[in-house]
Amino acid sequence: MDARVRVAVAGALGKMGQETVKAVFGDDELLLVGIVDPKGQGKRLSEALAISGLELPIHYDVAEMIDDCKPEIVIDFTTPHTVYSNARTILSRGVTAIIGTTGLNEFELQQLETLAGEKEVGIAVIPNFAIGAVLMMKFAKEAARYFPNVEIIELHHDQKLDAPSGTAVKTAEMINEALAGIPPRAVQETVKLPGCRGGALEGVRVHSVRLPGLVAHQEVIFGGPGQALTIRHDSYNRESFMPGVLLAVKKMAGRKGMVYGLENLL
Ligand SMILES: NC(=O)C1=CN([C@@H]2O[C@H](COP(=O)(O)OP(=O)(O)OC[C@H]3O[C@@H](n4cnc5c(N)ncnc54)[C@H](OP(=O)(O)O)[C@@H]3O)[C@@H](O)[C@H]2O)C=CC1
Ligand SMILES: O=C(O)C1=N[C@H](C(=O)O)C[C@H](O)C1
Repeated sequence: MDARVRVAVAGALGKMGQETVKAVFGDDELLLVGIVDPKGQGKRLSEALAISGLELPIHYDVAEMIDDCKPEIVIDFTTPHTVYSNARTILSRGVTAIIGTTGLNEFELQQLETLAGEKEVGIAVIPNFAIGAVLMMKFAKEAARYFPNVEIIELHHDQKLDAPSGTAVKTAEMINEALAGIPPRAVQETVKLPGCRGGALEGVRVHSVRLPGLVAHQEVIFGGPGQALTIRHDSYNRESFMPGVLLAVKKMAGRKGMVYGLENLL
């Protein structure tokens, strides 16, 4: 009997999907069994990605792929518009979901947690798989205990569909957990350009930059009297996410319930 974990990738022809297909294919403990991406419909993976030895057909949708390929785990790197419905489909069929796609709101997360409970399967929602980014968030939470004044600048490539990034949202949530409320600044601000002070996630301001040439970057800047502390993480390419993706797949195999954030699997 083959002991490898049967893994499928949704969004396989996208930027993250392609990297994930290569990483799963190259891992001895995992068996790549299913591929979904609407734009590859009718093709085989070896034609679309020029990886020899990968003769899998590309499926049009997740439901059809699960029925045909019987994965134990589906990794989703699709779009903020499709991720919720994909995640529901995966869980409803009793399959574990690893969700890398960002843009799920709080209500959707709760609904997915409930569904995973009903179906007795696992779901991991991971805003950032880069180990350095996870450490950045943990260090920021620690620093917030001493520096309650903080703002986040997240910088991404110009193809990114959602703002703020999932990483910025998670960072702000972790900072807010450490703080009992951020003290308001004792100044009456005049904002002459709407939006120039960014958006506030419970008092933590987030500024989103989108430019060609960037991949995924974030600075968390803490200010105190006479000093500043900046915690910065840079992903220079999408290989940076792959050790975290493989770790999440292996840790979630056979596990039930929801995990939100890679720090909870390390
Ligand atoms: N958690 C993490 O560490 C990381 C998360 N991300 C997130 O991952 C997501 C994907 O990013 P990225 O790879 O850059 O995006 P891409 O746009 O490059 O890839 C998304 C792919 O999904 C395809 N797709 C669209 N709808 C479906 C569907 N219903 N089923 C299957 N595939 C579908 C798209 O096809 P088409 O182009 O035809 O729409 C496209 O090929 C984003 O939300 C991003 O924020 C990114 C990096 C790291
Ligand atoms: O879209 C991206 O590229 C990324 N998305 C994730 C996010 O929204 O935080 C993770 C990483 O920043 C790259």
